Amino acid sequence: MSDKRSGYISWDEYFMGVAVLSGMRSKDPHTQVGACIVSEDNKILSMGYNGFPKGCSDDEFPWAREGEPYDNKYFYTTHSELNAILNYRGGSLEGAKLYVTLFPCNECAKAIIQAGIRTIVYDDDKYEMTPSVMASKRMLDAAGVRYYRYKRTGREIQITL
Ligand SMILES: Nc1ccn([C@H]2C[C@H](O)[C@@H](COP(=O)(O)O)O2)c(=O)n1
Ligand SMILES: [Zn+2]
Repeated sequence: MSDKRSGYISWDEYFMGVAVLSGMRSKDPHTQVGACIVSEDNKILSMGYNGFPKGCSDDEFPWAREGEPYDNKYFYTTHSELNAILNYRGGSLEGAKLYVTLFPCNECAKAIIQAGIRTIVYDDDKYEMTPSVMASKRMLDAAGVRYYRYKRTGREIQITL
């Protein structure tokens, strides 16, 4: 009986890879974010990326980062984490794990907590010093939601199909 193959990717590499792939659908010219929600027994439950809601055209709504709030993207973009939660058509997300390429903001932290997600695996945390992310961590800590940074292996695959 031959021994099993070695060098296969870990669950974290697999699901973070799915999150990265999801983010490749984002039309945001500055920051593309992807998310993947997984059950406690490692089944993929949902995926999402940052973008405008259904019916809000990527070619008509603003992708600007500056200017009046009504004329920049922040009022309009649905974050990848919220999209992944809303895309889930099953029952409960209680106890699920969220893989996301960028640390959740305070608004997404509320949705994550209320959805019952218990663990967050994140890759980038470039906004860690912002009040939004500091408030996010404050709520996640209070709610007992665990989060840890994805440990890059250096052999991350470059997905070019
Ligand atoms: N955890 C996050 C943080 C941000 N987003 C989205 C919201 C915007 O579309 C974009 C951030 O834009 P930037 O301020 O970097 O130009 O990423 C998200 O989906 N999840
Ligand atoms: Zn958010």
